Amino acid sequence: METVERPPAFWLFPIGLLLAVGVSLLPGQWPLYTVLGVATAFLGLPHGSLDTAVAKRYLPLQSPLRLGGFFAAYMALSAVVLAVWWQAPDAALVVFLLYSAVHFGDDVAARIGRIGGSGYGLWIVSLPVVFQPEVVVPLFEMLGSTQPGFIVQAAPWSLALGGALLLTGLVTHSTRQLSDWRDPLLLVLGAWLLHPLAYFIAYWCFLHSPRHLEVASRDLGLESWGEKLRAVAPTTLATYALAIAAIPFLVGLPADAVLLRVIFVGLAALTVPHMVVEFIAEARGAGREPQPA
Ligand SMILES: CC1=C(/C=C/C(C)=C/C=C/C(C)=C/C=O)C(C)(C)CCC1
Ligand SMILES: [Fe+2]
Repeated sequence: METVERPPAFWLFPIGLLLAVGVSLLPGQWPLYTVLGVATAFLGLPHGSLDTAVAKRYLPLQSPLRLGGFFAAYMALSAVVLAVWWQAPDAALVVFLLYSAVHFGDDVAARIGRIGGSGYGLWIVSLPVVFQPEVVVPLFEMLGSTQPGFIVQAAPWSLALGGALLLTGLVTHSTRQLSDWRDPLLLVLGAWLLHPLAYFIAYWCFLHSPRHLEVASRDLGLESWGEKLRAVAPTTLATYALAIAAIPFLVGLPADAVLLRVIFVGLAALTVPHMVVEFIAEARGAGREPQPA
């Protein structure tokens, strides 16, 4: 029998879901919020921190001046997202959910195509809204949304559309792997059983981030854990500093809303330049080969 070597995320994701079941069962909201903060900082965020190394590989950033220019452009794009969120939080949240879906679709697009990938992404962001609207609405409100009902109404449609596109991608691509249909099914189970934030931790920290770290590290030729750590540490630490610097701007809000805003509005701001870097890397040949999953 042929033995297929599975990448770490294949096993990490079901483990993450089991851990998330445990976290969901803890009493009160703070244990869950604390795990969200810690998991985001140590497991989720670092995959974006490879952007510096990816950009250095695909862009001419040898001189310190050019590298400084890269960081300035990265931060400027993030600042635009923050400004839009400040002025129009409802629109910003809807757009964030949509580009997150596109970004999550990159996890699978090399195997099941762009269309299938977008369906996969829509599936991921719609599931918790459809299964647990009464939990998700207060979370959206803490992020500044004043009309979360609109997203709740749209979610069954985006879930159906996502499911149809995902299925099309799966049936039309023989490069699909076990995990490409197993994970969407596990996500249904997760969205049904878990608190939406625990669901997010399981997906983001145990599937999306390890997968991206693995694919990008391979592309960058980072083999040992030491090399990977050295590549992500400076940017990760700088991002912690930015997250802490954001807190004084949020005084007056309840502590849970501060934490959620720092995490999700921060992610919204960082994901835009992160997607631009990925787009440039892809256009220059990174990650075209279907990867095992
Ligand atoms: C806010 C929120 C959600 C959406 C989170 C999103 C969309 C996160 C995107 C993260 C990204 C793009 C990370 C990049 O690597 C859920 C889970 C639907 C429900 C709970 C509240
Ligand atoms: Fe990402």
